[in-house]
Amino acid sequence: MTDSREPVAVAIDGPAGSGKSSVSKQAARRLGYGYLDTGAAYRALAWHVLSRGAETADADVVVAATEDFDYAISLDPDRYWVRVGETDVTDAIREPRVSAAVSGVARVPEVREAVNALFRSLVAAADAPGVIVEGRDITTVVLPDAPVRILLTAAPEVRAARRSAELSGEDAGAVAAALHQRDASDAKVVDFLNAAPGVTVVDSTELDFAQTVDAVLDVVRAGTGAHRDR
Ligand SMILES: Nc1ncnc2c1ncn2[C@@H]1O[C@H](COP(=O)(O)OP(=O)(O)OP(=O)(O)O)[C@@H](O)[C@H]1O
Ligand SMILES: Nc1ccn([C@@H]2O[C@H](COP(=O)(O)O)[C@@H](O)[C@H]2O)c(=O)n1
Repeated sequence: MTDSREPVAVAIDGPAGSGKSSVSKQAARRLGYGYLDTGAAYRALAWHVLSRGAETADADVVVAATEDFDYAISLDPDRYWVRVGETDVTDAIREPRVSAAVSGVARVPEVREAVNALFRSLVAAADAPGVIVEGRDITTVVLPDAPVRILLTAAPEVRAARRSAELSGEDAGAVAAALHQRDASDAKVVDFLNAAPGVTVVDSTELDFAQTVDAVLDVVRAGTGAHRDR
C-alpha cells in the first residue's frame, strides 16, 4: 500500500536529447517539486570506472567499480549537483568521453537493480510534495505505478540539432552520430521509444521549450491535481 505522506512521483522517459532533464527540471521548479536525474547515476559510475583507468565494456570491471562507488545527488532543481565521494562531478559526467562510455554501464543488470533501488528510496525520502523522475525506464521499470507517466520524445533530427546547438564547439555530424549510437545501444536494454499502456506521449518536435514545459505540466496537473506555479 502507498504511504500517502510519500511525495507524488512523476515518471518521465524518453530518448537522448528529447528534453527529459531540461524540461523536467523546469517543470519541477514550477510545481515546487524535487527533480531526480537518473541518468546521472549511470554517468557517474561510468566516470568512476574511467577515473580508475578502466573501460566500461567489461561488465566485471563495472560491477567491481560499484564496490567503492560513493554516489550522491541533489534533488533540488535550483541547486543541482552530483558527487562521487568528495568530488563534484556535475560537469565532468556530461563530457563526450563519459557519454560514449555510459551505455557499457547501463547494460549491466546488477547495476540497474542497485540504482533502481536507490532511485525509489531517494523519491520516498524527498523533502517535497512531489518528485519528477526522468530517465529511460522510469515509466516501465522504476516507477510503473506512478500516478503520472510521460514519454517525452521528438523527431531524431530535431533532438540531434538541439544537442548540437548545446555543444557549439563540436562537429554537428559527430554529435548526431554519437546521440544516435547511444540510443541504439540503450534501446537494446530498455524500450524508451514506444509508450507502455497508460503512458502519455508528449512530442516536442513542433514545440519550443516553454511550450513543452507547459505540455508536461498539463499532464501532471491532470494526473495529480497539482497547481502550484511560480
Ligand atoms: N522543446 C524544445 N525546444 C527547443 N529546445 C529544447 C526543447 N526541449 C529541450 N530542448 C533543448 O534540447 C537540449 C537537450 O535537452 P536535454 O539535455 O534536456 O535532453 P535529455 O533528454 O535529458 O538528453 P539526454 O538523455 O541525452 O541527457 C537542451 O539544450 C534543451 O534545452
Ligand atoms: N533510467 C535510465 C537513465 C539513464 N540510463 C543510461 O544512462 C545514460 C545517460 O543518461 P542521460 O539521461 O543522462 O543521457 C543513458 O544513455 C543510458 O545508457 C539508463 O539506462 N536508464
